[in-house]
Amino acid sequence: MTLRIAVTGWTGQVVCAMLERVPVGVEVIALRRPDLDLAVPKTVAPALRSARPDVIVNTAAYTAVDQAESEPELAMRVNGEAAGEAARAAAALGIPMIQLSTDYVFDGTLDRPYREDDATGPISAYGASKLAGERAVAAATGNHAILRTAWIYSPFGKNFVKTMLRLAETRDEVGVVADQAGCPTSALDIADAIFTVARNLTARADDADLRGVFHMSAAGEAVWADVAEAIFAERERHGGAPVRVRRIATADYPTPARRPANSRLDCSKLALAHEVRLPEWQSSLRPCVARLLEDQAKDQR
Ligand SMILES: NC(=O)C1=CN([C@@H]2O[C@H](COP(=O)(O)OP(=O)(O)OC[C@H]3O[C@@H](n4cnc5c(N)ncnc54)[C@H](OP(=O)(O)O)[C@@H]3O)[C@@H](O)[C@H]2O)C=CC1
Ligand SMILES: Cc1cn([C@H]2C[C@H](O)[C@@H](COP(=O)(O)OP(=O)(O)O[C@H]3O[C@@H](C)C(=O)[C@@H](O)[C@H]3O)O2)c(=O)[nH]c1=O
Repeated sequence: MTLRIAVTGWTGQVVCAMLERVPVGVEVIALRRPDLDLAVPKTVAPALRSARPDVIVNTAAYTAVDQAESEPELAMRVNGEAAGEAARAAAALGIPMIQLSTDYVFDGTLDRPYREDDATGPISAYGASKLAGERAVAAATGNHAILRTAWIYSPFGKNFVKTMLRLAETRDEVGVVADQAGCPTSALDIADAIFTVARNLTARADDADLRGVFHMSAAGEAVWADVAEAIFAERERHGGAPVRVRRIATADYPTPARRPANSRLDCSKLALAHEVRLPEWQSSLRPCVARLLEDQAKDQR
């Protein structure tokens, strides 16, 4: 029987990756504005119901981290309140809900990778709104998996990899922070993992170990400057001119929102419960850079 997954979002990285990776036996129904507008939470339940889903995946979010500092109410409505609406719709339909969340729910002061039960303490409006979303989902239904991931990149939407490739077009040196640690995670790997989690949740409806909060980032760790270096190295391998990374401190790259110094996530709970382990970050980053460069070359032809 086909598993119908209703996903919020349309041009987002994770939703595009899910649409590209749909496995056999799964149908993905992507919902977008104006039918489903997270800024208008009363649109959420009717749009989700009309998709007649077996699972709901809430990937859509207000993700402009810096802009959220000047629009905290909108971020809270989209990421907090509307996530709760989606979870209430899942509860009413008697189906599982998968909620995407973020490393930015932590303050980043811990000196080891964060585990699921470590204290949260967001230091940005975006992080606070995503934490509100987690809480709203958990309050609405026990039948949920909240997947906290980090530093998403992909061939789609906006992300750090695309930004670095764009800067490389006009610069031979880029200053990148070297004191924020985490792990760049491919949206395509996330999509594959979501399908596994969705199948597990529907197949084992009474298994409490599959439910709750899970950390889900790529294996390994890096600082943003390492990621930039890996991107430029791959670009050079494809014939691009060398670009040097100047390793700078966060204080030298002022932004409206504060970001955690430590975004590393311990993903062992997900491996144990769902048998999901994401690949090493370098092995997924390389093909993504190559694909973006090919796309760039096609556009220039
Ligand atoms: N990007 C990252 O680095 C990280 C993201 N996350 C979380 O993972 C999830 C997926 O992120 P990602 O794919 O990168 O997100 P993107 O920023 O790529 O996409 C956001 C999506 O949200 C949709 N959206 C925004 N506002 C609304 C709204 N009011 N109503 C309906 N849809 C809306 C957009 O819709 P449209 O297509 O119509 O524009 C888009 O599809 C999010 O929940 C995010 O918080 C977690 C960790 C890291
Ligand atoms: C463009 C640029 C960024 N940076 C720094 C700023 C910041 O600390 C870091 C990453 O910048 P970005 O603005 O791409 O990343 P940011 O928007 O903070 O990314 C976050 O998005 C949300 C949605 C999440 O949930 C997080 O997991 C995380 O991925 O790199 C530089 O040091 N030099 C540069 O040239």
